Amino acid sequence: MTSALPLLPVYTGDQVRAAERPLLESGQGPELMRGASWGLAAAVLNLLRERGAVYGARVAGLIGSGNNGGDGLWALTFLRRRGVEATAVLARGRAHQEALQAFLQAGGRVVDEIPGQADVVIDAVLGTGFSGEFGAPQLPEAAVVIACDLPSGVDADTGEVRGSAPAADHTVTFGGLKLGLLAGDGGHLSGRLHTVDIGLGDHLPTPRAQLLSPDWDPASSWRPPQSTDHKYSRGTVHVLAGSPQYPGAAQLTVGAALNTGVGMVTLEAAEEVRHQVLAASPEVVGVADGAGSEDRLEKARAVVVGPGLGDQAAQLEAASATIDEAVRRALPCVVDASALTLVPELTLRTEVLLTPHVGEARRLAQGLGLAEADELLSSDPVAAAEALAEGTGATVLLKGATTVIASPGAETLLHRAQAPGLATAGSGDVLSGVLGAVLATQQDRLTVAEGAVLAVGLHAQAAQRVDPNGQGRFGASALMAGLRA
Ligand SMILES: NC(=O)C1=CN([C@@H]2O[C@H](COP(=O)(O)OP(=O)(O)OC[C@H]3O[C@@H](n4cnc5c(N)ncnc54)[C@H](OP(=O)(O)O)[C@@H]3O)[C@@H](O)[C@H]2O)[C@@H](O)CC1
Ligand SMILES: Nc1ncnc2c1ncn2[C@@H]1O[C@H](COP(=O)(O)OP(=O)(O)O)[C@@H](O)[C@H]1O
Repeated sequence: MTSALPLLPVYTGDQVRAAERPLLESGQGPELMRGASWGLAAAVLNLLRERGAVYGARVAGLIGSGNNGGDGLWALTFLRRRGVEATAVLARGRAHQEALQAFLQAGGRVVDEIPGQADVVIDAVLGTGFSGEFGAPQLPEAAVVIACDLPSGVDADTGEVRGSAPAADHTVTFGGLKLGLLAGDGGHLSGRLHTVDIGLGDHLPTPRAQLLSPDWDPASSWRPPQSTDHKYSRGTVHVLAGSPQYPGAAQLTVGAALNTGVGMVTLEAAEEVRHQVLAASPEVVGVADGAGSEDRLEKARAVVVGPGLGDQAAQLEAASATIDEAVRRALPCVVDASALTLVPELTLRTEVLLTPHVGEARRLAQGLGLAEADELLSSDPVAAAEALAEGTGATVLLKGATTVIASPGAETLLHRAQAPGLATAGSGDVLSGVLGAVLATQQDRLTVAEGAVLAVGLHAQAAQRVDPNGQGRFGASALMAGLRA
């Protein structure tokens, strides 16, 4: 099925290397390297133009002994021909022969250390051929760091850093986006991503995952209400959230659902929680918790269970009954926070969306006896989310700076938020509300996983709206309010 969302293919390093192989075998290696290194040089030129003059700018390269270093040296050669002062440190004392020769002929200089006054440093020690461990050198603080293909020390397949890796402000990657630039620590170190097409075309296989395009406005995909709509046709979200200990979580979840845009929100919670929430949001329809009546989901198009529920047995029992009922009705059902502890006892299906952060995912894996998923959470979060999805039969949304959405038998979807201010208490409760609203109103045209990635995009967009300079000076209430365009 073609998705209604703009998704970019993401490959492992091995997939890109395999796609290059037939071209290398037919003698096109130099063309590939020229395409890659020219793309890298063009990105550096753009950056230098933004900062001032190209002529006389100082660009230094940290150069490895393989083709990644060759790309770096050719890029420095092109830059040198534009009047850039180009220097190179040979990390292993040797380098790609032709590239080194061209660099020296163009007037580039090999030096022992990256000059302290460098404007730009190109990290071209290691790319997809990385093995073993890497020790990242100290780079001048004022320099803009541009990684060639991927930051050295990052595993292109998983994002795992073995040893240490220099943080890049930008990464210029070749042939296709690599998973290691998005997942795990690689996602924190790769900076802004630029992909250079080096003509791998049909040689590229089915991608390992799909990334929601960072250049796209998620609000543009929101289907607004029509004049023919009434409140039930727009979609009702049933929320079971909050407890006397955490009433605020219920408020954040229902407020986020309302601000995202739904026909109705019903809240199943303890009486005092309902009173507090209704005082702030009188449009919410309260339902006594643990009512046990099967018709409370009669009008629901999506269900959200868990935010702020706490660990009281009665509330967890009500949560379990609601999830069971949602599963029976094949309703999309978001399961968050302490409701995740119920999962080992439940029979789930792909319409159920489990939304753990890494700590909750770890506990979930342990509770299910999925030792491999538990282990993968440290080294390969994408594979970990996929193992949890396979192990539960549910769709899994693993939260983080890069969110991973894995669903049994479907493509894994990724979203990378450039909004670290989202790391604030209650922001997950807000996400649950957005998820509920999107799944209730957009389900005719999006799968649960696609709806989930759209919701994550809207959540991150709200953060950017309330905090455009990324200062992190906002709480979850402001985020909830920021959902309204
Ligand atoms: N293939 C192509 O046609 C195209 C590839 N392209 C580019 O090539 C890159 C892949 O190049 P690659 O295969 O040469 O591997 P690469 O990342 O340079 O690393 C291997 C080198 O590093 C060394 N080394 C290894 N581990 C190390 C460590 N821990 N610490 C230190 N050194 C270590 C290892 O040395 P050795 O251990 O073998 O002595 C070897 O020399 C790819 O990312 C892209 O940039 C583009 O030009 C497009 C066309
Ligand atoms: N460093 C980060 N960058 C971007 N988004 C983040 C970061 N850390 C957390 N988030 C997002 O913030 C939300 C936090 O959710 P969660 O941990 O459940 O919070 P809480 O339980 O306090 O409500 C998730 O959507 C997560 O993806």
